[in-house]
Amino acid sequence: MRRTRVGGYGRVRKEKPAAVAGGVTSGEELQYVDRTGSRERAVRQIRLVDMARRLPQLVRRSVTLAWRTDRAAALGLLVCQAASGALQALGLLAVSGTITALLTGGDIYGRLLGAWPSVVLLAVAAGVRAALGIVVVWLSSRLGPQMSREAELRLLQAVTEVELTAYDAPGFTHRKEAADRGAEIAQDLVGEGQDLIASLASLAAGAGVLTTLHPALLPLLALASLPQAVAQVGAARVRYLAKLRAGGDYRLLSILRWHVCDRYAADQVRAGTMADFLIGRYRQITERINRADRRAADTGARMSAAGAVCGGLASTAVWAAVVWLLATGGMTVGHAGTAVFALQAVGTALRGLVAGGARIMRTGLYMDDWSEFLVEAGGFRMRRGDVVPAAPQEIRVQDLVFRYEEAAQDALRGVSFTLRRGEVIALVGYNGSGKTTLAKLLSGLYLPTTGSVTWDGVPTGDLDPQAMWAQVALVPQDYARWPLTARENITLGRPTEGGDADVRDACARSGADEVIAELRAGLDTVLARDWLGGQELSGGQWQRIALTRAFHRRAGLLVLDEPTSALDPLGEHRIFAGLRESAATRAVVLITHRLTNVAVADRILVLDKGRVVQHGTFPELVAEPGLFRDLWAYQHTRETHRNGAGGPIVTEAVPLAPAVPLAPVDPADAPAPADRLVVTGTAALLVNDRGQYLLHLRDAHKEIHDPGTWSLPGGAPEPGETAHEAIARELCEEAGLAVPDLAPFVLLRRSGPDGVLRGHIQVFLGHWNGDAAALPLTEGVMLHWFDAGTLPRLTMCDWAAEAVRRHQDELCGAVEGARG
Ligand SMILES: Nc1ncnc2c1ncn2[C@@H]1O[C@H](COP(=O)(O)OP(=O)(O)OP(=O)(O)O)[C@@H](O)[C@H]1O
Repeated sequence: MRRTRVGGYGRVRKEKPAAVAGGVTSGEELQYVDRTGSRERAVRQIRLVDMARRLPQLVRRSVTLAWRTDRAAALGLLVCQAASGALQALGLLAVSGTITALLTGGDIYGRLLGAWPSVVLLAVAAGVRAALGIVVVWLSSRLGPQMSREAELRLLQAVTEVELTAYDAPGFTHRKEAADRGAEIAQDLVGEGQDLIASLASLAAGAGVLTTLHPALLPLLALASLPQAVAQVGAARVRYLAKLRAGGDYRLLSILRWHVCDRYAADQVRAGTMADFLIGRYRQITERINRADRRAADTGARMSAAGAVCGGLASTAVWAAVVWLLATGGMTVGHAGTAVFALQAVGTALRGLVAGGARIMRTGLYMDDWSEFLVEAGGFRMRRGDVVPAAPQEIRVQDLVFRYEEAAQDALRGVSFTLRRGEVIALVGYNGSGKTTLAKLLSGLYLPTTGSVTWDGVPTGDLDPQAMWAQVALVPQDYARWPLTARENITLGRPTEGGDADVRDACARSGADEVIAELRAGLDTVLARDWLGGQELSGGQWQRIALTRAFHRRAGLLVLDEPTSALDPLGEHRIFAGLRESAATRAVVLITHRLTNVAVADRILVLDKGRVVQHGTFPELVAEPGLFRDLWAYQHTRETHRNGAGGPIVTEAVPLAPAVPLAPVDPADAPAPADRLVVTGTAALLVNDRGQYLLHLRDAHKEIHDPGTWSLPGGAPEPGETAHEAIARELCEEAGLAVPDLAPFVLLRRSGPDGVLRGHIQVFLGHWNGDAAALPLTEGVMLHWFDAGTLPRLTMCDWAAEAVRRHQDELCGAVEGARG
């Protein structure tokens, strides 16, 4: 039978197809795998002898935790218990005195007279014990829950101190959950400890009285209680083991419950008609648990019954001994009467001791899980250095190898490169090629298996982790949606000196300012569901908040893992347009599958199966045969691929005739006849005195629209308008740009790799010296002037690059001849 691991928590076990709801069959069954060995340990530990040995330790632990949580309550409880025990002993002695006085010689008046001090003592002891009982309940109900909360807090602290790799390790989650259970039931220790102390006090009192009556009675009684003790411990052990075994199934149930009930999957459960199927799975697991519970209950009951029968027989023997002593004159009638009470008290105390012992033992096993977790943090406590880094000038990766826990192969192999402050580096590659893993190693979230990642020469493992992460601004693929206010969601509990001004500045850079503006209480709004008293955001709005966090943080390393996956084209444009500005004071790592966006990077590393297979600038990689060009071609020739012809679109520039009529043709009609002018887009290229460019696009058919970069579709032409007139009007109306010298410039003929004509883009050229950055952002306007020198970095369409290149060539006079 072959076994395959699934996720971090379960396995798929290959089994005979099992019937599930709706007549569907499945050949695999989810099974939780416990690799911690806690079951075996438990089996070894819950025995009577171990229990007796461990009881003092457990009581001590209970007292210590109580002491740490609430000293006054703990002290009060101890005093009350001690007083209660003493009073119980006193009460028993008073009973003994009363019975002896009543049964021994004299007239009834004399006997009553002799008995009254004991009766008064008995009444006072009982009354004070009852009062103490009330105080004990009050203090216990105050202390117990506090102890659990304290245990939980210590557990939370420990969890934040584990290495991130712990979450990939089988067994860690199990240990954490066992510890969680330990923290939860820590409060039981109070009640159980109380019961144990009370039983011990009763036992001591009764034993004292019994020993004075006859020395043989106490050992006899202890012997008689032994079978029940063994049975009780056995039953507790069976129940604990059953719970432990079912622990994995309970976890599976909670995972399934979450999938069935949580809002995130509610639409898919319905649209996918999955309800019956999922509930069928749930039923399968509950049946497994029920079977195990029934087995445990049956075994426990059998053990208890056997214990009760043996205990009954042994008690009969004890009573027979009392009768025999009475009959043979070994004991007076008065003593025999006292013995009846004492025997009952001691018997109850012994049974209480064993039952309480078994309970505290079981709780102790859970608490062991908790305290072991605290000591070892599930085996993954961070043990790093204490060097406090500044914002890194240079991050160097040398022969880096990284393998996930228990993975069959390395996620990264032989990776070496250097990232410097002020640089943007992009990681590109297929899914699973190692990009995210590499980013986590650069940020010190993971440590190398072999090789090194150093920040200014210091290995990440030698850096103080908290100080290092204070220098990391991370936007992961799945960012957290904290149920906190918008402000806290951005500052993450670390406001800067600039306060809200810094928050608003970061919002403006990410586009979250628009999100905040629509919130009912601005930055003070809680971002959570309605029922949590908050206001919910859309996926893209949340992503803007996640980006704002990174921009707000004064960190030396900015890691953006698919940062704009949920953003609209305008939002995406803003992020990438501002990225270089962010990089001025930081090192930036960008991961994205949208290759148009990686042109903004200084260098691109192309990963494949954990190795860097190519690196270079965007133009270098587009020009060189290899994985990057393949990926680029896939992304940019989807249309052509659909038509069965792969390869990039080829753009050629020819001078544009002055009065080309605007004759847009639906690209769906393409390929067009070679003799027909298929105009799929119009653009205005503006140049200023510093030789910088600004683009305005019209693109009714989205043929030249480049989502995610900086072009947007333009409007429809007015009837009878020429292309020239239409774009001049739009420049004026939409962007407020009056460009009197706007003139036809080039016609870009675009054809597929098969040579088939796909359309033309007409580009008009004009001069304008205003401040484009101050313009209102309108659809179709590129706000930033860009230098021809930075062209390769811009995430522009190939046609736009071609138009600028053409203008550059013209300036140099390189195309003089061709124009002639
Ligand atoms: N927590 C994990 N435990 C074990 N293996 C993992 C874990 N996370 C990732 N891997 C494996 O490591 C390899 C690299 O994964 P990584 O997430 O770095 O890829 P990626 O390039 O970022 O992928 P994507 O483009 O899909 O985000 C993959 O083979 C993946 O299966």
